[in-house]
Amino acid sequence: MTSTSAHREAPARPGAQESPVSVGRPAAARDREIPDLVHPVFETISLSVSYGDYMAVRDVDLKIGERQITALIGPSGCGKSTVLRALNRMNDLIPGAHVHGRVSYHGQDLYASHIDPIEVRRRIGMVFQKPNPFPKSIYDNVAYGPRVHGRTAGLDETVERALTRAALWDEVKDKLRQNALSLSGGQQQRLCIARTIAVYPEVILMDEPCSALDPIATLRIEDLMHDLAREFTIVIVTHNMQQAARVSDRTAFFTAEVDEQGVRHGRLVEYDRTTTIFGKPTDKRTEDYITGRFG
Ligand SMILES: Nc1ncnc2c1ncn2[C@@H]1O[C@H](COP(=O)(O)OP(=O)(O)OP(=O)(O)O)[C@@H](O)[C@H]1O
Repeated sequence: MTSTSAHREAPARPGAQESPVSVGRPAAARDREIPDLVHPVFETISLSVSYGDYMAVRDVDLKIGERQITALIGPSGCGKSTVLRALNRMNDLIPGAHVHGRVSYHGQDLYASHIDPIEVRRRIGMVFQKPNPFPKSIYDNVAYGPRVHGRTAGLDETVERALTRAALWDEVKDKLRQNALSLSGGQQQRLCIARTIAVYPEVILMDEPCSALDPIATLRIEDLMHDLAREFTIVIVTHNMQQAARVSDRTAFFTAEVDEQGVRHGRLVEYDRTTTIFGKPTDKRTEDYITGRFG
């Protein structure tokens, strides 16, 4: 745990269950009401993803709730990013990648032949590990998506709204024509979030969005995630268990299992409310992982 994350730990509440690991979360997140998954945004049924002959992840059944933050955690190579990319058809862009089973989005098969993957990626945006602004102005970065989609009416308002939602407007409003690469790493990542928001997505997928950032910039992104979850469904891949515990409502723990041929395949081990996964997991493998005995 970083010193900053320790700094943010909420004081223990009387009667609160002791977690096997110290996983402080802001009180607001702890107290958040987490509705049941009656009408999930995503439902994967027996989702498996292969790269050529290699089955990277197998038989994942997962429901993701609307306007909830869902964290995917687990040791390196267990298929977290692969599953994340299956949720907006990003794996389509990887030669040899193949998705098996079903991924439904609001009950609709995301991989049906009539579904346009470009529209899928507009509605289900993605933020990557390394901030990747275009070498263009701050304004043009945010305006890029709306322009591509032909939504140029009210562009200034769209850019301002997206930068405001990404908690960056006050820092950049006087230098919108400046090159985005002049921003700090944390600002660049918030700009990438603004770029994603600018095309009015419903879901934001985040693949280790803070791993290239310092602790202060990380906390800003985590706070931002809490704000964004009022409006968007968020799925985050993170290596940082304290981060998963701080930001997410539900957590899916994956691991890699070795088959008879000695090949490793990712599997979903346990999925539940984050407080349960970190406080009272049912599977020994989850407990071993979150207590640091494995992985
Ligand atoms: N483009 C690809 N081509 C071939 N194999 C891949 C590709 N991407 C991932 N893999 C393999 O699929 C498996 C799962 O990878 P993935 O990146 O999804 O795991 P992860 O849990 O996100 O790992 P990490 O935490 O290290 O990022 C790994 O064995 C990886 O080597």
